[in-house]
Amino acid sequence: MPKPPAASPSAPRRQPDPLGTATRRAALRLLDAVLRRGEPLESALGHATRALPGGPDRGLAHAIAAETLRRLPDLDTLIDSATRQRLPDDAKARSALRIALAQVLGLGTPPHAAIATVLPLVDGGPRKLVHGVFGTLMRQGVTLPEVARLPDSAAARWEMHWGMEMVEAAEAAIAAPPPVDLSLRDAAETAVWAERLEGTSFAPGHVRLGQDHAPIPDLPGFREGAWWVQDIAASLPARLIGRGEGALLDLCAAPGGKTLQLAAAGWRVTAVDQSESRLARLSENLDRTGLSAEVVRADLLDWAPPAPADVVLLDAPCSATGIFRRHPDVLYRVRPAVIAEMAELQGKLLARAADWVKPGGTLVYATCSLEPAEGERRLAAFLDSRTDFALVAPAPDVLPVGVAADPRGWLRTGPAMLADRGRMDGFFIAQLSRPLSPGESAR
Ligand SMILES: C[S@@+](CC[C@H](N)C(=O)[O-])C[C@H]1O[C@@H](n2cnc3c(N)ncnc32)[C@H](O)[C@@H]1O
Repeated sequence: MPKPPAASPSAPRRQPDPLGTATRRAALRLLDAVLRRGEPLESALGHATRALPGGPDRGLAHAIAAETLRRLPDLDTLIDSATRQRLPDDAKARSALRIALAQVLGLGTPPHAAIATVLPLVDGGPRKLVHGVFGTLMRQGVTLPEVARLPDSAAARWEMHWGMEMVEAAEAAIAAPPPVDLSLRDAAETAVWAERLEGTSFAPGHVRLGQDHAPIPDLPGFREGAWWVQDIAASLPARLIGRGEGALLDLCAAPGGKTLQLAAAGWRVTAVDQSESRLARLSENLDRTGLSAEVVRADLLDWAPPAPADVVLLDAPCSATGIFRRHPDVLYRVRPAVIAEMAELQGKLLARAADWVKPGGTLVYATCSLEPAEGERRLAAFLDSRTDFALVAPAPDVLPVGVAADPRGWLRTGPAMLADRGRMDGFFIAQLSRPLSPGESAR
């Protein structure tokens, strides 16, 4: 049997990768999943970070990938300013530089730590180039612009739908980490919690935390379930519904922010969703807050309730472009085909949900999308097909200060709202009544 060649004493021994390299490798995998395969960042997490030992490393890989996506066009401008020949968009050297720069310029990682943990990702490849470009930019003392750039496709689409003002608001919104909003179990205690949590309130039952708050589980009130995290825009569908004691179907309910609000407002809630993992979070949220709801796991395309309800809320699955500040991957992976596919699903779900509203009852349709196809146009198509429903404009006193309904009767929120107080997510919300026809009774 031939002997294996003896190791040459002069051959360089491979140094072990610096601590933290595996986390950067996972961040690179996450970027690749979003940019090349069009996967949602959250769904890619499990697979991309499975080799990491624990929560903090996974959290860091997620934070690096999210920060890179948040500022991608600006990071690319910096990289292009320091390379003689433009690196292809999918070059590994570009990805490694994006990750290194996002850490230094966005997350405050020391430059030596950022580059040392990123260079092994291009071992056997353009290591020198990555090192050189990074060094040049660090010597120049580059920073990220105060107003971020959006990727061209999202900017062009939103300019076409909403105008340049909205694009500028979105650019300002994504430049800063979004604030954290809380919804309170007991709206009567708003002032107490705003003071204890050192936050500000824009509406009863709402507190916006300041920038430098402690980790969420360490804040007063978390353990005893006095509040849950929910952007103020996401709290609006339940605010429109208000208090009540009847039967309410919360469709597409998980992880349950709206279920909690509605249960706290007195409704007998049945929360339906098809996702087991998201329903597990909903049940945990109910346990933590001591609120109750019937939880049903089902595909709404083939499930039906045993009886119609007084109120039906459909918080439909959507492109999620309205929550681009928290999920910047949507800016890259949501294309017209995705929007069209979601709009078709929303049409089917809405048609079914409408049939489950009692005569005299209420239907609320919501999406966290900034695409008219999933909001205004979906509503118009519904009203064309269902003349037994009528749009009900929100009463101004249920809306937070600074949030106004569209004069046509629906609610359209976005990054331009609350501009001087941290802004808000993009939602479309329509409240519809199903009036009683002559001879029909509400029971
Ligand atoms: C916008 S999220 C809901 C957020 C939730 N209402 C809240 O406030 O926390 C949309 C939900 O729709 C669910 N979903 C999507 N398609 C569904 C279907 N065919 N049947 C049931 N649930 C579905 C998803 O699992 C997801 O949890």
